[in-house]
Amino acid sequence: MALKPQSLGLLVLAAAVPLVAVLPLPDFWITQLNYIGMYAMTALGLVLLTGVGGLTSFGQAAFVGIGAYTTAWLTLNLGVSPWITLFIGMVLTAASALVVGVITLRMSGHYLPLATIAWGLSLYYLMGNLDALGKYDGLLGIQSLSIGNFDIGQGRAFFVLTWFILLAFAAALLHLLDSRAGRAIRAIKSGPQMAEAMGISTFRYKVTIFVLAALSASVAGWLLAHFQRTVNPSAFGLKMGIEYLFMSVVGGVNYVWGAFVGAGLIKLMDDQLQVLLPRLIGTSGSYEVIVFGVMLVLVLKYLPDGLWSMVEKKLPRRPRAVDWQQAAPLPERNKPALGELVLDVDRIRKQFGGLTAVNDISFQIRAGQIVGLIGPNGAGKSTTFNLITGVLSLTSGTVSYRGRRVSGLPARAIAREGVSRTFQHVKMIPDMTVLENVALGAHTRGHKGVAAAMIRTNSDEERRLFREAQRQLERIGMGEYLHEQAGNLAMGPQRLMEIARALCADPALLLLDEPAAGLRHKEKQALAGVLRQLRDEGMSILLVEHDMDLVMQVCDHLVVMEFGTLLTQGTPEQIQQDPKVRAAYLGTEH
Ligand SMILES: Nc1ncnc2c1ncn2[C@@H]1O[C@H](COP(=O)(O)OP(=O)(O)OP(=O)(O)O)[C@@H](O)[C@H]1O
Repeated sequence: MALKPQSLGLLVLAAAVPLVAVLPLPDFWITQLNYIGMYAMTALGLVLLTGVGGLTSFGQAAFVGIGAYTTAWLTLNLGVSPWITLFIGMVLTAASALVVGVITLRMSGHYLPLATIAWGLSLYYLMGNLDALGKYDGLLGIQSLSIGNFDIGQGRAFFVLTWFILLAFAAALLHLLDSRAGRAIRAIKSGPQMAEAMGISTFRYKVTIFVLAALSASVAGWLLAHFQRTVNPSAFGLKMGIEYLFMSVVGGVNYVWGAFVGAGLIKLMDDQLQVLLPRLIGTSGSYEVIVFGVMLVLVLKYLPDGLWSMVEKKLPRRPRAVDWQQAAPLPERNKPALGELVLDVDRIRKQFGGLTAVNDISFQIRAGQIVGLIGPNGAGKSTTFNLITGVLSLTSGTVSYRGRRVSGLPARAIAREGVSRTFQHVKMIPDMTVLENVALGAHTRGHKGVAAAMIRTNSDEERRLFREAQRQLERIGMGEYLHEQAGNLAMGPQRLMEIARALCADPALLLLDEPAAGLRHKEKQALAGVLRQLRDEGMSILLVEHDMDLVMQVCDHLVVMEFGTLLTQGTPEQIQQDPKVRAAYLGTEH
C-alpha cells in the first residue's frame, strides 16, 4: 500500500534523526535542534487545539511549566526517578487542564483566549511566589536524564530522545486526525450545530483536545527541565505562551508540519536576530520582538494559513486507498413497521420575546410517509424544524419520537435516537473529502475514541465506517464523488452529500431543510427519485421546501403554516384546492 506523503515525511525524519546524531555537526546546532524539538512538541498541541479545533489558547506555556516544575520538585526533594515524574507531571497536567477546560471551554468568541491568558498569568505568579518552588529564582541543580549509567540528558542522546518522542506524537496526531474521533474534532471548528446533529458531544471533544494539547506541553516541560537542569517562571509566562502560538501560526496552525516549521524558524531567527540586530542598530535590546511582531502581521495578511500552506498546495493529493470492500456492515437499528407512528408533534409553541414564531402546531409522521412543511417566508418552518431536532427549546408543547418524549433532550441525544437532518445552508468540512464528510454521519455507529485512533487500533472500525459512507453515497447516486474535496462541489452535489451523511446515521426519521434550494431541474428530478426510493424503503421524511413542484410530486401529506400558526393540513390534492392556501400562499407565489 502506498504511504501518504505525511507518513512518508515522518518516516524520512525518523531515519534522519540517528543520522544527524552521528554527523559531525557542531554542538551548537544539536542544542538548537533540541530546543526546536521541545518547542515543536508544544506547538503540535496547538495545531490540534487551535488549528484543527478552532480554540485559541495563550496559556500553553503554563502547562509546560506544570510538567517542568513537577519533575524538578519531585526529583530534587523526594529523589523520585524522572521516568516516574514524567507520568506524575502528565497526571497533574491532565487534571488541571480538565478543571480549566471544563470551566472555560463553554465560553465562545474572545472569552476563551482571554480565559487562557488569565490562567497563564495566574500560574506564572503562583510559580513565582511559592517558596517551595524557589520563587522567581526557580529550582536549580535538576539531574540530567539517564538510563542506568548512560547520560542521555544532553547533546546527541537527548536529541534522539526528544525527536523520537516528537515524531511519535506527530504520528499519533496524524492518525487521530484521520479517524472517527478526528473527524468529530474537525467538525467543532465550524460551530456546534452540525456536529451535535451528528450525535457528537462537541464539549467532550473540546475538553479532550484541550487536555491532549496540555499533555504535549507537559512532556516538553519535563524534557526542558532535565535539559536545562534548572527551571524558573520566565520560561512559562504569558510571553512564552504567545510565542508558542506565534510559532504555530507562522508555521501553519492547520498542519502538523506547520509546528515543525514554526518552531524551527522562530528558534533560529530568535538566536540570529539577538546577535545581528544589536550590531546593526548599535545598541542592545529585545529588538527581535519588534521583528517578530512585524513578521506576524505580514504572515497573517499575506499567508494566513502559515508557511506550510505553500508546501501543502504543492503536495500530491492521492485518493484514499479503498480497502473497505470486505469490511463487515455496521449494525442497524430496528426500524418502525410501515404505518407506525414515528413523530408526534403536539401543540408546540416557540416565543422569541413578544413574537410567537410557532403557535401551537400539531402534526404526525408515520413510517414510510413523506410529510411536507410549507408556508411563505417567515411562517415558522425552520423554527418548527429546530424545535423537533432539539436545536431550540420549546416554550410549550411536546415532541414524541417513536412513542418517547424527546422534547427537552439536547440535539445530539435526539440524533442518537435516530432523527437525522440536513441544513438550509449546507454545513460541511470543506477540506475533507466527500467520503470523509459522509462518514461523519455514522459517528454514533462507531465507538473507537481518541486513544484508539492515536495508537491505531481503530482500522477495522474505520473500514466499516467508510464502507457505510460509500454505500450511502452510491444509494443516492453520488458514487463517483467519493474522493472529491467537499468544498469543491457545486451546490446540488453538496446538498445530496448532506442527505448521504444524514442517511449514514441509519435514521428512522429524516428531516430535510430545503434540499432543493440551488438545484437545477435535472438535479431536482434526481432528488425526487431518491426521496421516493427512501420512502419505499420505509423511511419517514419531513420536508421543508419552497419548490412546490417537488413538494406536490413527492409528499403524501402537507402541513401548511402561516405567521407561525397551522393554516391547514391534508393531501397535496386537498391543499392545492384549498382556497385559504391559495390566498395565503400558492396564490401569491404562483
Ligand atoms: N432566533 C430568533 N430570534 C428571534 N426571532 C426569530 C428567531 N428565529 C426566527 N425568528 C422569527 O420567527 C419567525 C419565523 O422564522 P422561520 O425562520 O422559522 O421562518 P421560515 O418559515 O423558516 O422562513 P424561511 O422560509 O424564510 O426560511 C420570523 O418572523 C423570524 O424573524
